[in-house]
Amino acid sequence: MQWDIFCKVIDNFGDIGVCWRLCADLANRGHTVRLWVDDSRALAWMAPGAVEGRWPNVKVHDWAEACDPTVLEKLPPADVWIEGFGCEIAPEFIAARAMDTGASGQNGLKPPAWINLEYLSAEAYVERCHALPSPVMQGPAQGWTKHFYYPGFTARTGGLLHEADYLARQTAFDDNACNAWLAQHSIAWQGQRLVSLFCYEPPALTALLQGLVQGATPTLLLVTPGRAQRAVQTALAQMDLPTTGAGELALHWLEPLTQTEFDELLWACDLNLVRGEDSLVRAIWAGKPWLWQIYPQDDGAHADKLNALLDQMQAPASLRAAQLAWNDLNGMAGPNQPRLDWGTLPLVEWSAAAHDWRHGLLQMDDLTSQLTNFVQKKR
Ligand SMILES: Cc1cn([C@H]2C[C@H](O)[C@@H](COP(=O)(O)OP(=O)(O)O[C@H]3O[C@@H](C)[C@H](O)[C@@H](O)[C@H]3O)O2)c(=O)[nH]c1=O
Repeated sequence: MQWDIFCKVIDNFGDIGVCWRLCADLANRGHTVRLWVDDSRALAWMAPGAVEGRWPNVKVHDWAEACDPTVLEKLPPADVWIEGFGCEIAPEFIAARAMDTGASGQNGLKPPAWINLEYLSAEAYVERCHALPSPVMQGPAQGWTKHFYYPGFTARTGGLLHEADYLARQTAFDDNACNAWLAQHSIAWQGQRLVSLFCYEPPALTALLQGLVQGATPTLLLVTPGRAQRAVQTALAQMDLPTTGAGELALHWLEPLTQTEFDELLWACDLNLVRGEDSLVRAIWAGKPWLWQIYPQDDGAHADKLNALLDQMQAPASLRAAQLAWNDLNGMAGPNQPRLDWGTLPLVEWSAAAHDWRHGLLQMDDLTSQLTNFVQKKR
């Protein structure tokens, strides 16, 4: 099928990260994809060559081109439109297709299957709202129907992105491949515990670093560029510690990784500290213990979202306590929560929990397969 995927980059890398991952996965499965995006800068490191057209079956377009009739008239019509995260397709784009399709498709061309791809959540509303129709009430596409598509963690949701070749790649990443990967990224590993850090500015960061410095397990912390590196530098400055080789803690400042390399980072580490939604899913698939910094929302809605995830996962009490502390939600921990010691993290228990949940989630069909079946039924 031919797909048009629309993405507006609001903040951070999650919007483009998920949209690109879907594009690449569809393209690998033999579909043809156009990605319309208003800010493609992150693709330069996430998916080198994407913007230049070096990925088979995917073409990246500037959002403005979707409003340009001279561009649109040359393009074959798509079978599917995906609006990423509530971004609205340009009216010019809709009008051009409505003109080609004609009222009720009398020109022999059907309207596209039109999908609003939503944010990931484990909250109960996701099962209620997944796949609901939303009739288009006005404009040139009046009478067409959009459908909400919610990724999720249960069989009554749209599932999680999980590439067809993921498990094979992960299995091939054995100790030798891991050592080679660390060397290739100039990471001076001396057998320490490896922890990755991709975060915003978690208030508990200082406590974590202090715990790692004082804890009994030597740790090499691999810090992703941008906000995570700045947050660590700020925390270290406040702790008055040297930026490298502090006690049992060593630091490595990572360069931006491609999405493929980001998976490899997560496979290489013994604990992954991730943020946002796409890296959460990648940490889940990596099957290593993880802590998630949820994107904080002004109205506090992220607390319910985090708790729903922990409930869904059946997180053990120690993991729940750490997750609440990492997200500055200690107030929700209740009186009987175990005391958290960042120096002695119970990674064996967290590893078992991560493994069990991953195993269960792998029984579900992946998002791309489910979405493809869904749109085929809607056309
Ligand atoms: C650090 C790093 C990340 N990545 C990728 C992994 C992901 O695809 C992407 C990061 O996206 P996320 O994990 O979702 O985290 P994020 O914090 O960047 O994005 C967030 O932005 C908010 C505005 C949204 O509301 C959140 O839901 C979330 O999507 O970057 C790399 O490819 N290489 C890297 O080196």
